Parts: sequence; C-alpha cells; structure tokens
Amino acid sequence: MEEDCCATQLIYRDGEFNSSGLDRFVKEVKLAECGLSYAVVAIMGPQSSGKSTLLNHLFHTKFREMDAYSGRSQTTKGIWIAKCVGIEPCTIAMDLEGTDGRERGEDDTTFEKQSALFALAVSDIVLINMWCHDIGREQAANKPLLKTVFQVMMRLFSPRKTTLLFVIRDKTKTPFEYLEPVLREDIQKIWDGVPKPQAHKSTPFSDFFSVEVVALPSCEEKEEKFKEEVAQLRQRFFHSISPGGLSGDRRGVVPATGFSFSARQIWKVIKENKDLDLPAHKVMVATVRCEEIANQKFNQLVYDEDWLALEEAVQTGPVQGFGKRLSSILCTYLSEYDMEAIYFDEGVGNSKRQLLESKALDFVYPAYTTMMGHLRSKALEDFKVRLEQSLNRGGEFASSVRTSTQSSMLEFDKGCADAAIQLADWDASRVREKLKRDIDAHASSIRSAKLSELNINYEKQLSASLTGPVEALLETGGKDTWTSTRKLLNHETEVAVSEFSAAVAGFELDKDTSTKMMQNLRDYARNVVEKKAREEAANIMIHMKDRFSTVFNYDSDSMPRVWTEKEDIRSITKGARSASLKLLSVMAAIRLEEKPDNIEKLLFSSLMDGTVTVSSSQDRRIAASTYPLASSTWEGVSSKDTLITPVQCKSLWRQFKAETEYSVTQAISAQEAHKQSNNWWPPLWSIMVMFVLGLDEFMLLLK
Ligand SMILES: Nc1nc2c(ncn2[C@@H]2O[C@H](COP(=O)(O)OP(=O)(O)OP(=O)(O)O)[C@@H](O)[C@H]2O)c(=O)[nH]1
Repeated sequence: MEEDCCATQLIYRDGEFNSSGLDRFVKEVKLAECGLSYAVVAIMGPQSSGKSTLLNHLFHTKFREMDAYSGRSQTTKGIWIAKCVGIEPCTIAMDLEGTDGRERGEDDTTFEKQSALFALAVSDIVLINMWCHDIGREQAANKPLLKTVFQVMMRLFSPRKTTLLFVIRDKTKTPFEYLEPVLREDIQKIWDGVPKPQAHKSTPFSDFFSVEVVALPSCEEKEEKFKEEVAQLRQRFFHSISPGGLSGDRRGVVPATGFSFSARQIWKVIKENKDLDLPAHKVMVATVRCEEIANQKFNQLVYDEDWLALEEAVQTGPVQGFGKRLSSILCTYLSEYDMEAIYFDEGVGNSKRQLLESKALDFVYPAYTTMMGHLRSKALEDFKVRLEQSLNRGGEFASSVRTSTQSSMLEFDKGCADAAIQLADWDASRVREKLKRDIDAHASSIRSAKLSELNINYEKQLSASLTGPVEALLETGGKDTWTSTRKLLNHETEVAVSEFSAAVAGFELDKDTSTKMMQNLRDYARNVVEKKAREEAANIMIHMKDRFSTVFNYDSDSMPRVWTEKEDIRSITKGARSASLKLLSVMAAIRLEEKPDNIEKLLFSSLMDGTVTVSSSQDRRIAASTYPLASSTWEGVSSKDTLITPVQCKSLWRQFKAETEYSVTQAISAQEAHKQSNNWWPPLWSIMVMFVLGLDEFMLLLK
C-alpha cells in the first residue's frame, strides 16, 4: 500500500496560517528527521489549469481536483501541502490557489501576490503551469502571474536562485524546439517590463531564476501519453537537491526541524507587508530553533533516569566513576543537540550550544560539590585512622603525620580526577586546601594531646621522685638539708628532662618549642620543691615543738629522760631550743641556689644569745631600727624565696618558747619531787650501821 501524502491546508483563503495542521503534517511525514535533505516544490498557474491533476500524477498526491464534467471553477482555495509519495529525498508539494481573477474581484490580487512571494521564499522549485496556446499571446492568462512572480522576487531582500519549471499543458503539434525560445522571449519581455529597485536595475534575470521548460500532452485527450511523459518528468524530482539536480540553489534552505516555524514566520512577515530578508530570517529561525532544541535537551537532562540515579547516589556517599557517568549523561544531550542543530547557522548553533552547556553544568554542579564534600571528609577520616594505626604500630609522630598526610592527599587527588569531567574545568583547589587545613588541624590537636600527656607523665614522675625525699630532708632540718635538696632536685630534673627530650624527638619540634617545654619541666620540678617547702614552713611550729620534745624528753640514746638531780635542765632546754631554732633557720627560706646567707647566724645571735626584751611600744620602735629581726626580708634572699620572714621568726619563737615552757616547768617539778623523795629515807650511813649492829644496839646507840 502506498504511503499517505497527508494533504493539509497550510494557509486558509482568509490568510490564516494553519499552525497546528502544519505541525501535525511535519510529524506525520517525519520531516524533522530530514535535516537538510528535503525539497519543496510549489505550483502556480491560472485557475483550473490542471495544477492539482498534474501534482497528483507527478507526486501521487491527493489534492482535490475539479470534476471534469462540472465546468472550470475554483477548487483549490488558499495553499495546500502534501508529501510527494515515493520521492527521495523527502519532497513537499505545495498547491497554490489559481491566479485567474475570474472568481474574485479584479483588484483583489493581494492574496495572489502574498502566496506567490510565500512560494518563492519557501520553495526550491516552482512549477509555472500554463496553456500551450498562451505562448506568444499578448493577452496570455499567465502574463499577470509572471509579472507578480518577478515583482515579488524583488521584495526578497537578497534573492535565492529559484528554479522556475514552466510546464506547458496541452502541447500542440508545434515542435518544442520552436515553443521554448518563444516562451523564453515572453519571459524576458515580462522581466524587462517589471519595475526594479535601484539595486537590481542591472541584475540579469538569470541571477534570480534558472528556467526549465517542459511540455505535456493533454491529460484528457491523450491520457496515456500524458501519464507516460509525467512519469518521465517525475524522475527529475528524484534527488533534486543533489548537485546538478532540479533545485539548484540550496543556500537558503532552512533545516527541516525549523521548517514549520520558518514557514509561519515568513507568512507573518508577508502578511505584514514587509520585505523578506531571507538571510536574516535564516538566522532568526536558527536562533529560535536552536534555543528550542537546547531547552528541550535541558529538560530531558533534568528528568534523565541515569542522572536522577546518580544524583540520588551522591547524596549518600562518594560515587565510584562519578565523572565518567556524569560526562556520559551530559554528552548524550549535547550530542543530541548537535545532531539537531548542525543544520542551522553555525554561529547561532554554537552560541546556543555554549548556553546549553553552561546551563547543564550549572545544573549538575551541586552534585559535584556534594561529591567533593564526600571525598574531602573521607580523606580526612582515612587520615585519622591511618595516623592512629601508624602511632599504634610505634611510628614516630612527625613521620607518621607526613606519610598519612601524603596518602590521604593522594587518595583525594585520585578521587578528584575520578569525579572531574572534561567538559568543565571545575576547580578543586579550594576543597583541597580545606582538606589540608583540616588534616593539619587534626594532626596538631593530636600532637598537643600527646605532648601534654607526655608532659603530665613526666610531671607525675617528678612529683613522685621529689615530694617524699624533699619532705624528709626538710623535716631533718640539718646542716646539709638545702645542699641535699639542691642535689636531689638537679638530679631528678636532669633525668626527667633527658628522658622527656628523647620521648619528644619523634615530634620534630622546633627549637623554641622544645626549649620551652624543657624549661617548663624544670620549672615544674622546682615548683614541687618550693611547694613542699611552703607546706612544711606552714607547719613549722609543730615541727619545732616536735624537735624540742624529742631533744628535751629523750636522751642521746633515744631513751626517755628521768628528771633526777643529775639532769641539767637548763642545758637540756638550751640544746632542745637550739635544735628547734636550727629547724626554723632551715625552714625560713628556700635555698635552691648555692648562695651563702646569714639566717642561722642572725637567728641564733638574736634569739638564743640575745638578751634584749622589748616591752613598750616606744622600745619596739627603737628596736625596729636596731634589732636585726625587725624586718620582713632576709638579707640576700628574695621575697619569693622567703618562707618565714624575720619578724615572723621572732614571733614564732616567742610563741614556741611560751608553748614549751610547760614542759620545762614540768621537768623542774619532776626533779624537785625526785629530790624530796630522796630526803625522806634515813641517811645511808645509819642504815649501814643498823645493818652491822642490829636494831637493839642501834636503838641503844640512839638513846
Ligand atoms: N485540457 C486539459 N484539461 C485538463 C488537464 N488536466 C486536467 N484537466 C482538467 O481541468 C480541470 C481542472 O483541473 P484541476 O486539476 O482541478 O485544475 P486546478 O488548476 O488545480 O484548478 P484550481 O485548483 O481550481 O485552480 C479538470 O476538469 C480536469 O479534468 C489537461 O492536461 N488538459
């Protein structure tokens, strides 16, 4: 079965353009797929001159023909189009309303002119249908038609060379060789008679048209012959657009997807009675169509299944092969655009492609940034794990950070390369910088934590190794207390510092930081000692009293004293006080620097040997200038190292003496009691005599 020609009314007689009909026609004959490979053939001629009949025979179309028996009257109104059946490439036939004015008013030639201009602007080949007997006739029916055609051709801003195929109907016995020159002469005469604008005054006819002539026998009288010759003519429409084909000039051709819009636009311009600038029109059609194609491709991209799947996947985590998948989706639509837009003006096509490209890239960019976010956080997390594992394996801190950073940055760079698309030069450097900053910050916080942990450990070690021994040394309060304390502090500090220094070597600290850390440790050790000394100094009264009671109540063999007459309480008291004062002198100041001082000497001379007793307030004022303990500082000792000021020493001493007074009094009483109990017994000699003489003689002797 032969395919349908889809005959459609394109323009109604009242000038209305059938847009929906044309769109339907374009779809049905699949015109949009043709690119530039299609041709348009129009037919003009006097009314009822057998135009529809010819087209139907020539192209197997089904335009309405007049019934042969009802007489010659108008059947084709307005403009019709149909697909030429079986002609390659796709060829569209356009049947124009006849130009005979019989059915319309004499002056009403506007539609004729408009449709002629339309046919010239849209078609590659225009068939001029004419009766053979009109050739050479002054009053020929086609004369006004040709005048019109030539006139409207001038209104095309820049002409395209249209093929005018004159079809001579009902040829007579007059040989064709005779007819053709006469016809060409007629044409030339008409052309010469047409008023031309200045620009075309001397343009030859052949610049506008290439003329072909063919003669056919009568369809009614020599039907078979007619069909035969029409079949031959039909052959000339095959591959009409190829070089040397019937449609010579293809410069003005509008790509098939733009045909519908272009035809509508041309008709609009014609109706508005404006001149037709075909090159400008072509650019306009290209602009509108390329934009439409670009929008269509963009909308398809937005709802593309692969895209939606990719976008969803990237929300939950990094997507392997992101760049490849995205590129492939974008390329699909860009190449589809290219395929459709290729036939349009190159400049317009390219600029609309760029717009489509940047719009599409803007659209997919958020997915790319999400992907980059995943890559960044994954690289950071992997860095944390790598660093921890490396440290757990005993790796040095700085080198572990270095290798873990390198691995993570490399991982990120690979991810970036995988996520990148060739179409866009999206810059990953800011994300990379942020990752580097995050990695550095994490490494630095771990370093701080590790260093402070180490620091705390060494501080604990110092506290443990210093507190107890220092306490013991200070409590002894001996001559060498501070020398020993100094030695102990120096030794423990050096041990801790050298161990700490070895432990932090792997951190590759800069010189300033490491010097500062060592100094902190030294300061800490010193602080431990100073703190202990302060604690001990705060309890000095208890210590002094303890010392006093130890020396006072126990003898040199640590045996409790019995207060017999033999005990020299005064001397023992002095010794005990002296030991306590010695303790006070040790605890009065911190002596961590090896520097001689006169504290002990001053205390002993003032408190043990001194005889000055200050009673009245006036005396106290005088004493302040002369009495050595009336001061809040020790000579040669800084206030920071002072634990007990001279004034405090003095008042402590007074209190100490008062509080130990009782022990001394008790001892004196005990000694007294001991003495008296010895007096109650008879003298030793009388007991001895009694023992030798016996009681009676002793009594006698007594008498
Ligand atoms: N003498 C003659 N008559 C023909 C020929 N071809 C068609 N006719 C007749 O001419 C009449 C008009 O035919 P159509 O094909 O409708 O003519 P048309 O030019 O399309 O007419 P409109 O569309 O009304 O302008 C019909 O009666 C046909 O039979 C031909 O080659 N010679």
